Amino acid sequence: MSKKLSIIGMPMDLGQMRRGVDMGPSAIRYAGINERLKPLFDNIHDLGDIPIGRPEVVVDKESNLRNLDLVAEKNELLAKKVDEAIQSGSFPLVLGGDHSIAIGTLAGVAKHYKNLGVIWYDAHGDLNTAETSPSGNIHGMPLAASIGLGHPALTDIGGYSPKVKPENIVIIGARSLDEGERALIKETGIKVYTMHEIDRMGMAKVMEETISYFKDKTDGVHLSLDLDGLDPNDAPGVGTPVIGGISYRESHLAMEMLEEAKIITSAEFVEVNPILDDKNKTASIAVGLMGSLFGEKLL
Ligand SMILES: NC(=[NH2+])NCCC[C@H](N)C(=O)O
Ligand SMILES: [Mn+2]
Ligand SMILES: [Mn+2]
Repeated sequence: MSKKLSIIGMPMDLGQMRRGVDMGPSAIRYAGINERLKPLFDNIHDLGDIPIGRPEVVVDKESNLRNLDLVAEKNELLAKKVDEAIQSGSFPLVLGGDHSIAIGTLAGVAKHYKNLGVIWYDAHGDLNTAETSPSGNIHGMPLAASIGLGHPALTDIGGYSPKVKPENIVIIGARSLDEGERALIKETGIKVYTMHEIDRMGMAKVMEETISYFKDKTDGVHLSLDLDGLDPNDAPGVGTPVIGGISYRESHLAMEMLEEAKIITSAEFVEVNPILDDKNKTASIAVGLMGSLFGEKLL
């Protein structure tokens, strides 16, 4: 079977308040994604960007969710594109955009799997709902929405809900969780490797466990990689940095182990904000990590 990649840009910043993350897809392309991944696929198709435009920012009065209707509408478009890419036999790689775009990515992906696994590589849990969110920002809610919790405009994207079962989710790199998120993790049994476990066990063991956790129970695994999962010293170009994160090296090791295990069936790289970055460093790191994820070898 030929190895095909579809790149889909999602230049949306409506899930949070810091402007600039809408330029993430451009920054990642500028960092050389095509050249870097070219040797690793038979065919790369860059499908361009989902049209977002320059919509007015609005807070939904009833639910206190920032840009609810727009986030929902644009994510429907993304879901459709991702769905089509998979149907055409391609591996879908989505470039964000803030993390609210995962709602659309997962809506497009999950209909193709009975038991989709999700790796949420992130400093945050993104498990808030309108009730628990301290900010009203939808980029703090996509994982909750994907297990069917939150506003129906978010949970029902793609016309079905839920997309993922809590027991098929592994969060890696968590170090900033809101109270409601902590309660939800305890309640649902979502597996979490916080920075504590990464420090204690080492990334190699964390990934070994993650891979064997997924091995028999999932028929596909989506990687949702928020660049703020990495330490802000390595990846400064993100809107909600949290100190004490996963290192550059640990992240490459994680990607290499996922590649060896051949379990990843779709991926997205989100929250790259070139305005806050240092000479496009974060976008370059994202591209390097993709290289490792897709099988780049030194020797
Ligand atoms: N994808 C992200 N960077 N999410 C940050 C979320 C921050 C905070 N927990 C909130 O809900 O507002
Ligand atoms: Mn995050
Ligand atoms: Mn996130």
